[in-house]
Amino acid sequence: MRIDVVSIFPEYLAPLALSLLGRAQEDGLLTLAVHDLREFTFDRHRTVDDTPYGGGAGMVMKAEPWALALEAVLAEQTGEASAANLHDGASVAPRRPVLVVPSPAGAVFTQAMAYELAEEPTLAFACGRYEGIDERVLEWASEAFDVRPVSLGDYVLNGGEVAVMAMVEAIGRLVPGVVGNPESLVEESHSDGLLEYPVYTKPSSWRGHEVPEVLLSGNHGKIATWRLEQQLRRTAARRPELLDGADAAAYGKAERAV
Ligand SMILES: O=C(OCc1ccccc1)c1cn[nH]c1
Repeated sequence: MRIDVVSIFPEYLAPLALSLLGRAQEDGLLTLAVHDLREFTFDRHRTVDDTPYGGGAGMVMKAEPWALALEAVLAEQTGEASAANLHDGASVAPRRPVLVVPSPAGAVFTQAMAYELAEEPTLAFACGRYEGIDERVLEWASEAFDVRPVSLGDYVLNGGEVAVMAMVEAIGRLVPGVVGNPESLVEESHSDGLLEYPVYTKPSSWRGHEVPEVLLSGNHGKIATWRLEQQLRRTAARRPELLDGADAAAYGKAERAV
C-alpha cells in the first residue's frame, strides 16, 4: 500500500517511519510519502491561509495550494499504480483513489473502516489546520478522488496530523505481512464488536493482587467462557451502545465457547 500525506507540518509525521510501520516500509509492504503543502505556494510568504468569507474567528486554508498538492499526489500515485497495472497487464476499471480528510465534521473512524481502508492500494490524507480547508477543495477533489471526511471522535484537534498518525497505525497494521503474527489481530478489542477481556502475566500473586483462578486452571473451555463473560460485562459497563451491534457475534462466540 502506498500512503501519501499532505501537511504544513511534515515533520509531525516522522514517527510513522519508526518501529512497526518503519519495518513494513523497509519490507516494501507500505510506502509512505509526506508532502509539505507550502511547496505548492509561490508567494514570498508561502501563504496557505486567509480570512474566512462570512466573517468569524480564525483562518481558512486556501484552495489553490491544496489543488496543486493533490494533483502532485495523484500524479505520483497514478504513475505507480499504472506501472503496477502495466506489470500485471491487468485492465482495471478506473478507481478513484481514496482521499481521507480528518475533520471533526467527518464520519467516525472505526475498526471496520480501518479494515475497509486497508484493502485500498493507495491512500491519501489531507491534514487540515486552522478552521479547516476551503470546502471547494473537497468538491473539486471528488472528481479524481473518493473523498472521505473522517473524524477520530467528538473533540477538536489543532490539525489533522495527529488523526492521520492514529489512522495510519490502525490501517497499516492490518495490511497483510505488516504484523508478524496475524493471530494477534483476531483477538482484539472491537474485532468482534466487544471490548477486550482483561489480561494478566507473571507473577500470579503481585502486591496482594491475584490472577483470577480460572486462568491458572488450564481448562481452555472455562477460560474461553470466562473471557467472553468479561468482554460482555466490560462492554455493558463502558460502551453499552456497542452491545446492540455485537450481541449476535457475542452469542455466536458463546455457543462455540461452551
Ligand atoms: O480536529 C480534527 O481534525 C483536524 C482538523 C481538521 C480541520 C480543521 C481543524 C482541525 C479532528 C477531530 N476529530 N477528528 C478529527
